[in-house]
Amino acid sequence: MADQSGGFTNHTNNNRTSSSDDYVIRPVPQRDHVDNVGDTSVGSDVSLRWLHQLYLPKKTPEVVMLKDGMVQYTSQRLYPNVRHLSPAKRERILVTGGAGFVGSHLVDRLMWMGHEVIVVDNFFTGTKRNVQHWIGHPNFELVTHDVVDPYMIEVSQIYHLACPASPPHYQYNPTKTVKTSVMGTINMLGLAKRTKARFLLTSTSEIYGDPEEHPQKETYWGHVNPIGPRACYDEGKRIAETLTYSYMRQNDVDVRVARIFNTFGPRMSPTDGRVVSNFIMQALRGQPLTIYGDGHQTRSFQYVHDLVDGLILLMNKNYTEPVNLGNTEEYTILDFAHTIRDQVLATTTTAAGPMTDVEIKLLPAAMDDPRKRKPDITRAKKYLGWEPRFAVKQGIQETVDWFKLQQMEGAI
Ligand SMILES: O=C(O)[C@H]1O[C@H](OP(=O)(O)OP(=O)(O)OC[C@H]2O[C@@H](n3ccc(=O)[nH]c3=O)[C@H](O)[C@@H]2O)[C@H](O)[C@@H](O)[C@@H]1O
Repeated sequence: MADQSGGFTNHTNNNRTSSSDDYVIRPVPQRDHVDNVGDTSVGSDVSLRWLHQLYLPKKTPEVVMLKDGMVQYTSQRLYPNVRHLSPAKRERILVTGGAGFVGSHLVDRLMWMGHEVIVVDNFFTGTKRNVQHWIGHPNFELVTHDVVDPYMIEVSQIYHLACPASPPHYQYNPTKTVKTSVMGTINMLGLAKRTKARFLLTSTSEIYGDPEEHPQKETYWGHVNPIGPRACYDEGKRIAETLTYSYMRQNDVDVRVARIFNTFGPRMSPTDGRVVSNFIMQALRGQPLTIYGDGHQTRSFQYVHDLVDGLILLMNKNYTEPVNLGNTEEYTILDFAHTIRDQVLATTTTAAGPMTDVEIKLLPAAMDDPRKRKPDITRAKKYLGWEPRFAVKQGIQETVDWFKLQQMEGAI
C-alpha cells in the first residue's frame, strides 16, 4: 500500500536552505510501505512479520508480570522458525557486539538464514534482553567477553561491531573506546587471519569528521579533529580501517568495510543519548525535545533493517573497498524534531487523553558536532545492488511502538 505521507514532506525539508547556505536539502522522496526485507541473492529475505515477532510481539510468553510487583520468567517455549541450511552451506558466524542495538538485528537475520551464530559482547551498551529469544537455540551461543582481550574460536565469518557508538557512551571513557577500536580490531583480525574467516568491520560516517565534501563519497579522506572529544571514536575507527587493510595486504585476510551512517530502530537504549531515542523518549514523556545548537545541522537517518540488509550483502559479495551504508533522506535536526514530535503526538494517547503539545528547546551546541552528513551510496548501489527501502516515517513508527511496548512492560 502506498504511503501517501511518506517521508513527512509536508513541513520538513521542502526547498529549505541550511544555515550554512552552501547547499539545498532536497525534498524527501515518497516511499511505499515496506513488508519484506533482505535479498534473495544471499538468502537474507524475510517478511517484516517474522521480524516483528522478535521485537514487537503480540505477547511475551517468557515474561509474566505478576500483580504483587513480581516478575516470572518461563523457559518452555518454541523458538521462531528459521531456514534449514545443509551443513555445507551453513556458516559459523561470530558477531562481536551482537547483543547491541544493530548487532542484535543482524543476529536475528543470520539466525533466520539458518546459520550458526556466536555472539561476543561485554554488555557495556548491549543487553542480554536483545537476544534473549535465541538463548538455548542449538544454532546460537552467547559469550560474555570483551574484545580488548583475545578470543579463540573456529569461525568462517566475523562481523566486528563491538564498540560503543553513541557520543555520550563513547566519550564516557575515551581511552577505553580507543582500546576497543584498536585492540579489539587487532584481536578480531588476528582471529580472521588464523581461521581464514572473512572479516567485516563496521566503520562509521564519523571517519569523515565534520565533512567539507557533501554528500560524502568513500573516496573522501575526511576532516577530523584528532584531539577533540569525538576523536576517541573517529580516530579509533579510522585506525580500525587502517588495521583492516594492513591485514588484508600483509596477511591476505579477506576483508569488508562498511561505513555506517546514522541508524535508528527498536532496541536503541532509551538512555543511549542519540537524537532519535532522545526525541522519541522526550516526546513520549511530554518533556521538551532538546536540540543541541541551532538545529540547522543535518543528518540522514536509516532504519536498522536497511542497514542489516547492506551488511549481509557486503559480507557475501566480492567487494573489498569501504562502502557507505546510509539513507540519503537528509533532515535538519530542527525539522527532524518536528517530524518526531508530530508523529508521536498523532499516535499517542495517555490516560488523560490524546497528547496535545510538546516544546522544542535549544541547548548549547556539542563540540565538533558535524554540521552536515549525507552518504553518497553510488558504490553500494553498484557493487551490492543495495539501497534503503524504508521511509523514515515507517521506521520511526516501529521505533515509537517499540519504546511504548518497553514502557508498558516496565522495561524502561
Ligand atoms: O546514530 C548513529 O548511527 C551515529 O551516531 C553518532 O553520530 P551523531 O550524528 O552525532 O548522532 P546523534 O548523537 O544522534 O546526533 C545527531 C545530531 O543530533 C543532535 N542531537 C542529539 C541528541 C539530542 O538530544 N539533541 C540533538 O540535537 C546532535 O548534536 C547531532 O547534531 C555516532 O557518533 C556515529 O558513530 C553513529 O554512526
